[in-house]
Amino acid sequence: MAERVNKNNGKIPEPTLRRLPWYLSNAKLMKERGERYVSSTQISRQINIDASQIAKDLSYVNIAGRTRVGYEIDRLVSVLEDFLGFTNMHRAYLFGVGSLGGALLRDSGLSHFGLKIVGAFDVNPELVGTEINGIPIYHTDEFEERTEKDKVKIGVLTVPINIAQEITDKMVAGGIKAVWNFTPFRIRVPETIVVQNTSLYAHLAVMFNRLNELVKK
Ligand SMILES: NC(=O)c1ccc[n+]([C@@H]2O[C@H](COP(=O)([O-])OP(=O)(O)OC[C@H]3O[C@@H](n4cnc5c(N)ncnc54)[C@H](O)[C@@H]3O)[C@@H](O)[C@H]2O)c1
Repeated sequence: MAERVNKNNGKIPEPTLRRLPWYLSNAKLMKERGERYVSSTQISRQINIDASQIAKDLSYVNIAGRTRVGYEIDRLVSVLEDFLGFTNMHRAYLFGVGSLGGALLRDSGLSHFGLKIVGAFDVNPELVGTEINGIPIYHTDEFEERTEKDKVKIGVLTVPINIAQEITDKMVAGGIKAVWNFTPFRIRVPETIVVQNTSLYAHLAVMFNRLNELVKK
């Protein structure tokens, strides 16, 4: 029996979307090891997710596996990269070049996942006019003028919490359609704007909690 193909064109569940990059990384690793095919059972052993869940998740990307051999790795990699949007570069601006913003500008890994930060904005005179990793830093007041030329659709928000909403409003007014929000502030945006909140600390809290449970045993 071939692995399941999902005929449902509905919205892909968020947990599935979060797992797909794991399958991609795993398929790439298998490819590096010289494998040509990978089954959901093999992926399952590597990343400890149920094989039936993997097959179900992969059914959303419309790739069919072959009986016993599984998925052709080259095709799996290209289908997943395409599906996840990692093959087209999404250009982004970043606001707030502090310790976190600066680290994100230095992270060359983002471009492997389809995000290219093409410009950053700050108000600190020591930063404005400089660049990090080849990315120019402009004064926040220059945003309106720049965005008209660059037509960037994604904004990364790493400013102090007290100005998170103000900067978000500015981005949205300037044509930004998606905000990757690292501030702990629950920013408000019109319905047509995508917001992704990300917190390293939320993961830390989960880790501490699990660690405490283990230590108690
Ligand atoms: N999501 C996470 O896991 C995570 C991790 C660390 C920090 N944060 C959050 O990220 C934000 C930044 O943290 P940080 O530690 O990098 O702070 P930081 O103080 O080092 O950096 C803030 C930067 O914003 C700049 N800034 C101030 N006003 C600005 C404006 N009007 N326009 C553009 N830039 C402006 C400052 O000059 C500074 O360079 C905070 O909201 C913090 O809570 C989140």
